[in-house]
Amino acid sequence: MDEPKMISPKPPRKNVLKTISGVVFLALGIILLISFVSYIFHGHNDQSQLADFWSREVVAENVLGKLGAYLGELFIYHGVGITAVFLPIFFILLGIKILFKFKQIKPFKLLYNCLFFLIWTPIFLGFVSKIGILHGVMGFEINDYMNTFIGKIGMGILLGMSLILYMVINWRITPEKLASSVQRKSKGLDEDDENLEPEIKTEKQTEASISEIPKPKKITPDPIEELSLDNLNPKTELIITDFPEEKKTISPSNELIIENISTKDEDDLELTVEKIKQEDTVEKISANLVEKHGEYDPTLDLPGFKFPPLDLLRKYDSGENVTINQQELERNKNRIIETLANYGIGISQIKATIGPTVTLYEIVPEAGVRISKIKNLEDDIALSLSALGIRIIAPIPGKGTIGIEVPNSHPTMVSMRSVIASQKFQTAKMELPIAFGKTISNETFVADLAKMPHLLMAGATGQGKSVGLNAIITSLLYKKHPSELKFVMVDPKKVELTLYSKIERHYLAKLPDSDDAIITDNKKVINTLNSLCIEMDDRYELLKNAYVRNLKEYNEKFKQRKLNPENGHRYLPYIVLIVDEFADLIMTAGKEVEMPIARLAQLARAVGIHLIIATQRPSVNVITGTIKANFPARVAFRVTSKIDSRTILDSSGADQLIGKGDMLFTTGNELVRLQCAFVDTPEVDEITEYIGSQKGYPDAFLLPEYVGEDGGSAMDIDLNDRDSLFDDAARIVVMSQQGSASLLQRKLKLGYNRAGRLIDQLEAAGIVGPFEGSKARQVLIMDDMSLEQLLNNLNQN
Ligand SMILES: Nc1ncnc2c1ncn2[C@@H]1O[C@H](COP(=O)(O)OP(=O)(O)OP(=O)(O)O)[C@@H](O)[C@H]1O
Repeated sequence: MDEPKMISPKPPRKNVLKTISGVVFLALGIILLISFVSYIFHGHNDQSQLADFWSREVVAENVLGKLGAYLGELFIYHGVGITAVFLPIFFILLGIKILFKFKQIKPFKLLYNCLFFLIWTPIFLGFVSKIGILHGVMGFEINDYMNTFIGKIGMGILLGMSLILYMVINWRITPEKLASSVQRKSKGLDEDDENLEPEIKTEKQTEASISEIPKPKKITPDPIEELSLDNLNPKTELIITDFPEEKKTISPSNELIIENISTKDEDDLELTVEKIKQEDTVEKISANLVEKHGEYDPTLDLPGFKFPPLDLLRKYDSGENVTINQQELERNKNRIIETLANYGIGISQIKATIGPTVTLYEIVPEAGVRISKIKNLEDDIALSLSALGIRIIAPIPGKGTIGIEVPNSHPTMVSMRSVIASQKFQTAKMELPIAFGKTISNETFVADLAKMPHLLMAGATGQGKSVGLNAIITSLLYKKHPSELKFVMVDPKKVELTLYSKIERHYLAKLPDSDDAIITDNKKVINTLNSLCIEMDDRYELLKNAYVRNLKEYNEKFKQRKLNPENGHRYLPYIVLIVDEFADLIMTAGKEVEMPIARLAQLARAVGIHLIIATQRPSVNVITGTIKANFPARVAFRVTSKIDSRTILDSSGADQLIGKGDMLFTTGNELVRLQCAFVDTPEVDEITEYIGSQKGYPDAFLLPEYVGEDGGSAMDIDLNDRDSLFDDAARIVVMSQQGSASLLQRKLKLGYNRAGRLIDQLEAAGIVGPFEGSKARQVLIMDDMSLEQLLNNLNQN
């Protein structure tokens, strides 16, 4: 079919006629409207002039002169009163409709409504008033006539009833209509559709081709707009010929021609369904799972677990609040001013901030004083104040003042209870919040271990290291559920961390073959560190497969059930490695320890493994360059020499601390002086007892097995005591030519340990090669035949 023929442009003459009629209606409407409105105001005066209508001397006040006055008189006074304005309104709307193809204007509906009100309104106005201009002669006469027959009340009833009837007819308020009104409304139907229906049927019945359609005009844009397939008889077969898109659009000059519509819905429906199925991706499945089971909650492993209550921590009556000793303040202030004055340094301002252990005197020197001069006077000021542990901060970063920290003669104890109870700690939105203690301005200091990401702690013996470690562990125990956090504790001193063995089944991680979770044997430390490296590599593999960059995102995804546990995915708890007395380790194990520590420090941050390393001797052969470079966060308790202070902090200051938990903390930028919170051994004992007495996991969190170079070799394995899955594992390994434990884990749905044991047995049987670090082992059997032969031999033995 020739497409251009489908769209039949209207003859131009017809268009011109249409335009003319539109203009005429519009003009007529405007003339009548102006005449009527003007008549309402001037009609009274103009009435007398109309007698001499043709006389040129006679002038009417109506805006449209005598014609306007006449029209007003005719339609309003002798006609229907002010209701006559409906007439020009009708003409104007009709004109607009014809000229501008206004879809909203429906001429028949408009005419019908206008006619009703042109009759009803004057009668009603005649009924309620006696003002001639309101109801006109018609309104008055009809009222008068009817009154004689049915009386005033009857007239009222008649008017009311006719209005109700109008509404009923207009809005189709019939019982059936009422019942289906909601449905009909939603389909957007109205009465015009009914006019349309027979026309469509006509088209259908003729089944004429486009070119043969005699009256394409019949289907105008208006009804088509309202055409809904629901409205069509289901049996009606209509086919819309496939017009090019732009020709299908309805424009004033083009008509849409419907040839036939075929409702081949079934095919379309199938296609749609398939599309939905395609979208049934991980997102959808996980959403369904979350809807069904809720988000994965790791804490449900131990649903009844209760965090230790605050009461387990001691209250120290002596010094919860910082006491201000006015005399001491005055004395120190005067001595500072005097000492500086002796060296010709004037002070323009001095301010004191009282902390738990030290008071910070902030001074603003007079103009022209060199800062280095004050810095050099450190010892002199200390001498004149006869106090140890004076530290001069010149200048205080970001403040433009010089700080002199002077120890208080009666320091205040910062209890663990006070920092744990603080609002700052309780509301901390951190992954691994640590309440270290209080700052110089007596504020609780909370830092996030996850952000540090590893911490190096140093301090001479007896200065508060162990208390500091306990404070860190306590903070984490008060905030993290056992399912979210695991500690690997290394304690060469054998006594410091033993208290925590009570929480082994809750918070501790250990090697599968070890009895104690707290590692005291240096040999085992090496294995544990290497095992942590394997755990780190495994975690990176999991993160890679889950397309996430860090542990937080991974766990988030796992909670939303977007990661399938059958593919080896699991909720990953944070792992905090704590090494008390690192110097001892380095002395005995040296490089063997340094390498995995450095590797973990460099890489483990993203996979949620964090290191806290404490040492008494912060000498350069203990804290080597590699270690230092990877531990940006440092805590220094009092050390004995400036050199040690420089080793740990890269600046002096730690040598001027006063001990007993007085510490400096840095994350690479500025130093913060803190008083470490004090938590005593009995308190730790109570906390671990409280946790330990609750239901825990069956065992400690098991780290991946690590077989050291000289550890259990493949030769130690007894091949007569093979795993029941040995044959299957061998076939998988040979088939995929890949000797990795994680492959067996996935394929055979095993835990890491069993998969690791299987790999060792495969190595002993000569199926895979030896361990090659993080690389998969080499597979020594190339084909199934050789493998089956080997398995047969093994089974016969
Ligand atoms: N934050 C603190 N507040 C008050 N006193 C403290 C604080 N920290 C430590 N002390 C005091 O210092 C003593 C020694 O502390 P701690 O055992 O922590 O030292 P250390 O550095 O671990 O010593 P070592 O290395 O010999 O084990 C504690 O018994 C306690 O009396």
